[in-house]
Amino acid sequence: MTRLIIGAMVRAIGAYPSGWRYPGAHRDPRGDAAVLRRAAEVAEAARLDYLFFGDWLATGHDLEFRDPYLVARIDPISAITYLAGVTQRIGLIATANTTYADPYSLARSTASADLLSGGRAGLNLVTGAEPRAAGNHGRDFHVANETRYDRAVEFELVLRRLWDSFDDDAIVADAASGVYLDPSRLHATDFHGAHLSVTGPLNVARPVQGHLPIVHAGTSPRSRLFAAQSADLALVAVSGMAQAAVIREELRALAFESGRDDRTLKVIAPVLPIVGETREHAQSIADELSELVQIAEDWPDGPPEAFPTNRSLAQLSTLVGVDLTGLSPDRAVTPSLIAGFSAAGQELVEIVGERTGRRPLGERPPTLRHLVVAASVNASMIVGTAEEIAAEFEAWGDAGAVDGFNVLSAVQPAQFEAFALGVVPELQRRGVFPTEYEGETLRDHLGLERPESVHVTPGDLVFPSVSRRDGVSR
Ligand SMILES: Cc1cc2nc3c(=O)[nH]c(=O)nc-3n(C[C@H](O)[C@H](O)[C@H](O)COP(=O)(O)O)c2cc1C
Repeated sequence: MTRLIIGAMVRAIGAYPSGWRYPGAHRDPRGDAAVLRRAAEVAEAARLDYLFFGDWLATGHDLEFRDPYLVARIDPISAITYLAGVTQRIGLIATANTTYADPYSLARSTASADLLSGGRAGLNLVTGAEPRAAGNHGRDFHVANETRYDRAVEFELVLRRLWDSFDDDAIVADAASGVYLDPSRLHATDFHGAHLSVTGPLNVARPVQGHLPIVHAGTSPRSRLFAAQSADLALVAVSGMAQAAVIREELRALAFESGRDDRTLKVIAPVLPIVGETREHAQSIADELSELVQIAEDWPDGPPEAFPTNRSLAQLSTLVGVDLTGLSPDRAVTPSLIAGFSAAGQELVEIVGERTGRRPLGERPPTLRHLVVAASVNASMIVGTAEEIAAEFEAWGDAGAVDGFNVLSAVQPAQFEAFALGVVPELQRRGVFPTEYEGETLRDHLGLERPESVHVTPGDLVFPSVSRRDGVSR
């Protein structure tokens, strides 16, 4: 039996494109503080391992038609620092972009978050896929994948050196002798690479966890290598259990080849459950959410040129191999219409059937809109009761496909709470998820050791010896 790692990927206005439109949903980011706090309290009461906050370094009107949660949201380090003060046990993971972040500032804010939370902070390092981030950070263009990862590799090394600036016992704080700091235990960073140059040391004490657990989320071959060599958790995008198993195997093999214990790399899949009291109830929620998604045909004059969208009948036509442009999105998908569909098109009709209960031969056939939406929502969705969703999680774990899940919630707070209060107890009943927090830190929750300082050899003193007023030479 596998002990799963379960975290929640928090998107305050919901992770489904139309989640914010669902009745009762949170939709105004000016109220995010209360929503995040409530989510943290509910998640902690359910004993989730961590809350996870993604990031995106630009905004624009187009994002409304792609991923509305990206339009306006709280900076992730601010979010975890805020939540550190209103929670006691749950881990708190923030995303940062190594292409644009400044390593000294990031080491400082994350070490601070770890100290403020008593060792519950984690850091998701991404290299970013949004070209507009360049203009927001004084760069001429978004550099290529290889260069981004070359910098990410340096970034991770620098972060660890900065976090290790102070040995654990560097601050002596001996009131009797007046000695505050043992300078032999404060280390220069002195990193000078092709992309980064940092003198150090960091002006924050060593994090409670030594190094914050590092997550990496990405898809490219370089991303896989980076995760295998540098991350504790690899967050992967998968279409289902079989693909997850292949990717986990590949990542663990790469980790082993890199000379590390491959069991220390945990592979986590994002998943979007739709939880209902019955299967039909869950399908009706998924159905309503599908109907609320805006697609290109909903614009009176078509989508603005500048807004590339994969939510259109044109895109669907390419996928299914039949020209559907010009038809109404609300046109029923009948057996005669799908007769000429490609295998991928037929599969899409099946997926819509599983998610929404709508079948071409049923009383309520799906519409073209349902197909457009299913083709464009790339999260792995599981629609069903708490028992069904927990059984699916357990099956993924038992098959060795994942070490755990990052759970997305379509609607805040309703679906988030349906998961925490319904699915989590069911996972606990099945024995695949603990009922109590045992350790104190996020590393404890993830089963990760606390690392030694990278400064294994003494002698790289930062400051020259000074004679103290009390005559003690150090
Ligand atoms: C599950 C998952 C979550 C991700 N979350 C973020 C995020 O919050 N912010 C971000 O800038 N990029 C995020 N990414 C994007 C990756 O960092 C990456 O930049 C993108 O996938 C481009 O591919 P590559 O970096 O693998 O080459 C995520 C990727 C995956 C697979």
